[in-house]
Amino acid sequence: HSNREMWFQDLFPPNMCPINAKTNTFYGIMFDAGSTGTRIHIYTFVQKSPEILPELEGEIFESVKPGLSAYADQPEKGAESVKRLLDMAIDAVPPHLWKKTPVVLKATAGLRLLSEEKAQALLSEVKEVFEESPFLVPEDSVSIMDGSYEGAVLNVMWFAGQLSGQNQHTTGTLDLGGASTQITFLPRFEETLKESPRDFLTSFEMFNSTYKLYTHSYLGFGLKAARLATLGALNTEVADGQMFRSSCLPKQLEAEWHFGGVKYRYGGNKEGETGFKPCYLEVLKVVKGKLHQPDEIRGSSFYAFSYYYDRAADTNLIDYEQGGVLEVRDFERKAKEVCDNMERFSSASPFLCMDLTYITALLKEGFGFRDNTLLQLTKKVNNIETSWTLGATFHLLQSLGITY
Ligand SMILES: O=c1ccn([C@@H]2O[C@H](COP(=O)(O)OP(=O)(O)O)[C@@H](O)[C@H]2O)c(=O)[nH]1
Ligand SMILES: [Ca+2]
Repeated sequence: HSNREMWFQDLFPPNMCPINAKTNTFYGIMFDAGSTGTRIHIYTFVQKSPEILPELEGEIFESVKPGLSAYADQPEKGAESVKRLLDMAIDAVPPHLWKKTPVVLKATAGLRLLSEEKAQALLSEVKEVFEESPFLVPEDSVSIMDGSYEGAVLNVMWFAGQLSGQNQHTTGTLDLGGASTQITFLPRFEETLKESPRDFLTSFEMFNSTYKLYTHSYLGFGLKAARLATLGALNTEVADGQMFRSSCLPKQLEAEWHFGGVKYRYGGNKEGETGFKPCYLEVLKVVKGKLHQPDEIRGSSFYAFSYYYDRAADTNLIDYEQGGVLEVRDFERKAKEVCDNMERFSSASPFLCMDLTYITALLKEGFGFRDNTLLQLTKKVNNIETSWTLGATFHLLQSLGITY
């Protein structure tokens, strides 16, 4: 049996299991419409009796690239990519449960960056696909997720893992997506609650408890949005054939890149400087003074997900399967190594130097972490793939009364 179900069991010890209780099996379908891809999670839960919480029994996962926002001008094609994924659920969920299985899509930063009109066109095409499916389509089944919800769910997932005996010292989570980045933690000091902007604090109900969280999503500070910002191409009208250059890219490079339905031409500083120092100065302009720095996190340690994990694994700072623990300065060391030997690393993404330098600047100058702040890079907490989608699905099933 998978260890996955242990997650809920650890939290809520099974008690008083009625002898004749009927086991209730149910499904939830959650789409994560991220800025770089769309993913379907088909979760199976089993609930043995009304007194105990449902256990996660299994998950089917599939993903497609690019994300919905790449179809800004062809919403039907965007919806088609969702339909292809939804067809998997037809095979995965037993027909007699179709009508009881909710399907929901939550879009993150990519759609937040589009115009209201284009985003709505995409969402309504997707909604049509859902309505033509045999599944339960709740109200608000297709929406743009509130950034603070995204951070909160992810943190509560971690918190659930911590309660059952893991790493007691890690207080929060950092997520670095393509278009936005989130920081979330449980404040320990009254100071933090007093000094934080109001909309950075939220109470979050889950598992019948209320958690007070510090959480914020910075739109435009995801790794890919930061590339554009560094190049000076974010939120600007791109003229035909316009070239964006950076000291963070290999000198001779000239290439094209598509993001959010727009084509960008970019390249290295042919004549000018390249390397870590000039690159750091460029990247610094993107982050310096732009983020709120709560004092208490300077010495804390954080779980870090998504592109923090990917770039650390790409450069062998951590094992790709196992993850690992790093200090902030490890990212800086690696950034220097890559940026000051750009030709040697040219086989990997041409953005490797820029990405590592951005991560370094975001952590140090953005959030104000110390050189020795610990980051726990991980994909799984208590053997559960950490994604906001599981917490959100669980929440959904409870609110629909599908659990007992
Ligand atoms: O199921 C998933 C979905 C996303 N990611 C991470 O999130 C990054 C991309 O972020 P996303 O497209 O979700 O951008 P966002 O909309 O969150 O800014 C990927 O490269 C992964 O590192 C992941 O690890 N697992
Ligand atoms: Ca994401």
